[in-house]
Amino acid sequence: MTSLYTKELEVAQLAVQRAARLTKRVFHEKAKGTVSKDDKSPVTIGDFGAQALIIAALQHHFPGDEIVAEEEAAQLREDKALREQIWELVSTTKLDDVVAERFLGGAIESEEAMLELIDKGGSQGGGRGRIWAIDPIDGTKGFLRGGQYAVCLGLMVDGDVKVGVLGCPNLPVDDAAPLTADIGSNATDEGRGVIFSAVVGQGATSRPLGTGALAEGKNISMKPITEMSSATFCESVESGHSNQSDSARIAEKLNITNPSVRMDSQAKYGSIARGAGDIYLRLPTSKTYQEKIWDHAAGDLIVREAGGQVTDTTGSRLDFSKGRTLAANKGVVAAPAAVHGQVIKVVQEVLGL
Ligand SMILES: Nc1ncnc2c1ncn2[C@@H]1O[C@H](COP(=O)(O)O)[C@@H](OP(=O)(O)O)[C@H]1O
Ligand SMILES: [Mg+2]
Ligand SMILES: [Mg+2]
Ligand SMILES: [Mg+2]
Repeated sequence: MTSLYTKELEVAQLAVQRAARLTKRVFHEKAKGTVSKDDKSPVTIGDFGAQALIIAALQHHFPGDEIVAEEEAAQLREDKALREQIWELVSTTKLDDVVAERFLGGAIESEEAMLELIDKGGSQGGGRGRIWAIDPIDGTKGFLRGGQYAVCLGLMVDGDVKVGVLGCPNLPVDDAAPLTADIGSNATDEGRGVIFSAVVGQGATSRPLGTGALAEGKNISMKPITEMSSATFCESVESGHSNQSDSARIAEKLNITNPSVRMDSQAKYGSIARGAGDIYLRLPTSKTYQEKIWDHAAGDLIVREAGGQVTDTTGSRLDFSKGRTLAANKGVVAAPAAVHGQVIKVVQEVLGL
């Protein structure tokens, strides 16, 4: 029997690899073309450019699929200078393997076609049919700070994530490298850049993030926790995204003595999936915020396929069928399946749930 989603996985990984070439170019520039969105959060020319390149590849292979993507082109239609900067990047970023680049459909035709592609990500999502979720740069604040970020792509079918890919240009290639928050100032790309992938029922893998054809992948799995006291947990750098005083109280109650590792983006999901860390806590900072599906789709599947359990703070699975947000969930608790119940119990004690 041929495996399911083989083509989707290949397209997704190559599309992420190509988009990451673009984000890396922007990462190494001082001027990242940052503009403010309506909710005051930042977006850069890297976010827009990566979204255009990913959607171009998806449209080439799966023109009937819907797409939920974070960014939209409205601001670019009004700002010629910004639009031209993005077009310059998008029209010159290719995979350096001719076959792989042709497989993705090659270059986008024109600046106008680029804007139209960006706006193909406006689907309302939901629980029916094939829907891709794209976060072209997750952790934009980390990206601007010179920290961790991720290029994220997931395929949902009837509300369940079936394929997940995370490109993490600033994480170590080595799955066994210790978990650190900082990539170090003056760091080069040497030894860094990894793609995490998973297909439902087929396990999770990591492979070096390359520049052309895909590198060989290796199976990854979460580290079994033998002593909770020696576990490491990760959380957001941004205290506005996850409540860091609640997480400190949870860690204390679990007798965890290691300090939390703070890193931006879904790099947290990838890191625990390969056993570099153990637990990921994302604790609500407000009653009203709804998590976005593109911030979790790929990571949720990758961690579950690596032997983890991912729920919200009430212990329910993340429900991707509700639209563009995880409207039915609050926060995220990801841990090895064997200890997830123990972690949830303490999360609920501390949050008073
Ligand atoms: N109040 C809030 N609570 C939780 N997440 C938030 C938030 N405000 C913004 N975010 C999300 O947090 C993401 C980054 O996650 P992290 O904190 O793990 O790095 C952002 O993704 P983008 O950077 O793609 O916009 C954004 O969608
Ligand atoms: Mg954003
Ligand atoms: Mg995001
Ligand atoms: Mg983003």
